[in-house]
This record gives sequence, structure tokens and C-alpha cells, in this order.
Amino acid sequence: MNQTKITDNVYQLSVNVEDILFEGLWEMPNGVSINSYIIKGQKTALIDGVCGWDGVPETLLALLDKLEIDPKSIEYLIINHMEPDHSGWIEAFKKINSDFKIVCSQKGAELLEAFYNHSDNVIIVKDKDTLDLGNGHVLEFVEMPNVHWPDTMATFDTKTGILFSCDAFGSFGTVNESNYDDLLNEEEIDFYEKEAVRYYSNIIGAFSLPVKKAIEKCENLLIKMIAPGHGIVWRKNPNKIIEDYSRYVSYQKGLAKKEITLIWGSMYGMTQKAVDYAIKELEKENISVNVHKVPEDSWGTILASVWNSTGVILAMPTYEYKMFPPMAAVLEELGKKKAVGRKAFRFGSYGWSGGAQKELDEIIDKYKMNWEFIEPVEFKGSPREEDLNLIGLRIKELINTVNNLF
Ligand SMILES: Cc1cc2nc3c(=O)[nH]c(=O)nc-3n(C[C@H](O)[C@H](O)[C@H](O)COP(=O)(O)O)c2cc1C
Repeated sequence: MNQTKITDNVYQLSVNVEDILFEGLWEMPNGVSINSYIIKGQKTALIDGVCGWDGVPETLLALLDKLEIDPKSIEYLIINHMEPDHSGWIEAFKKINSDFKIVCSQKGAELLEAFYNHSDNVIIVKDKDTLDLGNGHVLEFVEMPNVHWPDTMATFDTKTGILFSCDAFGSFGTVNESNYDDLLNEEEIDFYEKEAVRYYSNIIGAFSLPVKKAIEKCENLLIKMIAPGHGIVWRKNPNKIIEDYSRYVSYQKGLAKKEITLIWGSMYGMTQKAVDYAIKELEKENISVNVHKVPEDSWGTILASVWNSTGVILAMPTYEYKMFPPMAAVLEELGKKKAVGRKAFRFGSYGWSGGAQKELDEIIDKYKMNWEFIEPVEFKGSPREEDLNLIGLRIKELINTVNNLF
């Protein structure tokens, strides 16, 4: 937990969360920060709260205490979106301060009532509405519907040029007091870039069209800093994270980095023999490769790699007339996140009549993934030398296809 000063009268209160699955589902090897912000004009506003997980509301209150901010002096709670990772502490806050107003979008107000049975003193704001906190801190609201939740909005402080962007422009990765791009070295910025891809592909990716619209809206604001709900604050170069997010939006459609992700699974090592050969062949080529085994590697990790990759190789056997189940689960998830337009190749072992390929085709069709596959290589039992040679040739074909796009 930490509290830092972004600029005069504007503070960040940050709580790190580790050892949980985000949304009960997504592995976070490097944790996540949940960021709240305080703006002190003549009146004080708190933007986005924290989750209600054990100990976290108390942590936020302790941070306020360190800043010598009496929770009772907080006049406005601005809820950029109602997802419980940012609003779960409202009930704890109500016990301390009974006299505050909640500022949120119309949809946010509906969710507030549904989740917390709270409808008193709610100020509903729309795009371009403003709230004057005094001392020049006039806040403008920017609706960003469906940048994750339907009620999402951002809050822009016209005095400081800070965009409090909610889930947009966020990343995984815990933070410390050096939670600012101007205080981080290149390696650390690179770390948060990787965490941003993981966060984007796992949490926001399915909403890439609304993110694109939100980015277009940002062009009309004189943004000097970006302070998201998760991850670091972009104080020196906010354009970097805007540009990164624009790239992630475009990666959804298929033309991503010159990279290949190989996802594989094997019960008795038959497919694995071909995978070992494929990896050796890939290593000879001048292209970056991510290798993930199912079910061992988590969906979130695989999604992040595929999001970045223009090429995908799938290697799995037939299992009960269908695909090896953990591979099907990963593909279904890729389909739901609309990771479309990849260049792809599949190989794998079968025992008698096969069936994996049929299910693969069905999933690709079902989610309109539009992956362009090179002819697959299937082999009965253990791969023979001719199977391996063919796999090697097809991999070269895939790499050529990917390379020709750059
Ligand atoms: C539980 C189980 C179900 C299987 N179902 C099929 C099947 O429906 N059709 C088929 O052709 N082979 C089937 N096989 C055979 C495997 O596809 C075959 O053993 C293959 O070589 C396994 O490759 P792996 O060692 O890479 O897992 C099945 C094997 C197991 C263990």
C-alpha cells in the first residue's frame, strides 16, 4: 500500500493485491494495484475506491489517515465504474461518513442500486458535464461505455490535465512509491508494458471497439497525465500508453507483432515428439516464439502471447473424438475475446479415426475467428521422419506468410 502525490492537491492511494485470481479467473504472476485518487479543491473528491476484499477497505482508510485526510471531509465519491474491484468498499465507507455524494453515470447509478442498494445522494453525470471542486479543479466527465463495464466513464481534471481513466490504460503488476513513468527506468517501463498486454488481453480485449472509441474521445482533451485504475501513472509521457492501447486494439484483428505462439498439449508424449522437433525448427528462424503447454500454462498467459502474435501453432492429439480438452478450452476463450485473423498451423497425433481437427474447425467457425490455416499434419501414434519433415516445411510456410506481412 502506498500514497503518493501526483501533483499539487492531487494524490494517489494504491493498494497492491497478490495471490488471488483477478475476476476469480485470471492468474496474476505479478499482482495488481488498485488505485484510488484524491483531488483537494475547496471540496474534496475521491475518484474510484478499492475492492471490498478482506483488509483492503481498512488499508484505504489508513492511507487517507497518512495523508491527514479525514474521511468525513470527502464530499464526493466519483465512481468511474461500478465493478466491485473499485466500489466494494462503499459499504465500509458509509459507516464512517454518512454525508457524501456519489457521482456516476446513469448506468452506474442503476448498478449502484443493484449491487449495494444505494440510491441516496447520487449525482448522475453525462458526457462533458462538469463538477467544480473549487480552486480551479473543474472536473469534466467523459463517458466511455463498455470499456469493460457498460457504465464506465473517465474523469478529467481541467486544471491539472489529468485523465483518471478507470480501466482504460491500466495494467497488471503491483506498484510502489515510484509508481510514475518519470521515476521508472526503461526496463521497468518494459515490465509494465508486458503487464499491460496481459491486462488488456485478459480483461479489456473483448471490448476493443469501445476502447478504440474511447481513445478517439481522448484526442479532444488536453491530456497531460493519465492516472488509471490499475498500474502506473503516466506523468511524463501519457501518449505512450495511449499509443500502446491503440496497438492492442489493432492486434485483436490479427496483424500483431512478428511473433509466433506455439500452444501444445499431449497425453502420452506422441504429439510432444513433434513439438520438440517444431521448437528446434522454430529456433533456427529469425522470429520470436512463445511456447505454452496446456493445461499447465494459464489461459491468461496464453491469451497475452496470442494477442501479441500474428502467427499461432496448435499441437494436440485427438481425445474422445474431439480435441484434447484443455486446448479446446483455450481456443474457446480466444474466440470469446475475438482474437481473430491469425495465421495458423495445426499438427497432432491420433490413435484410430482422429476428430481433433473437426472440433477445431467448429470452434473457429463458431466464433468467426477467421484464422487462416496452413494444411494440418496429423499422424497415427508416433510421428515418423516424413511427418516431422512435413511439419518442418509447414512451419517454414507459416513463417514466410507472417514475414510477408511486415
Ligand atoms: C482418453 C483417450 C481418448 C482417445 N480418443 C481418441 C479418439 O477419439 N480418436 C482417436 O483417433 N484417438 C483417440 N485416442 C488416441 C490418442 O489420440 C493417441 O494415443 C495419441 O497418440 C495421443 O497423443 P499424445 O501422446 O500426444 O497425447 C485417445 C486416447 C486416450 C488416452
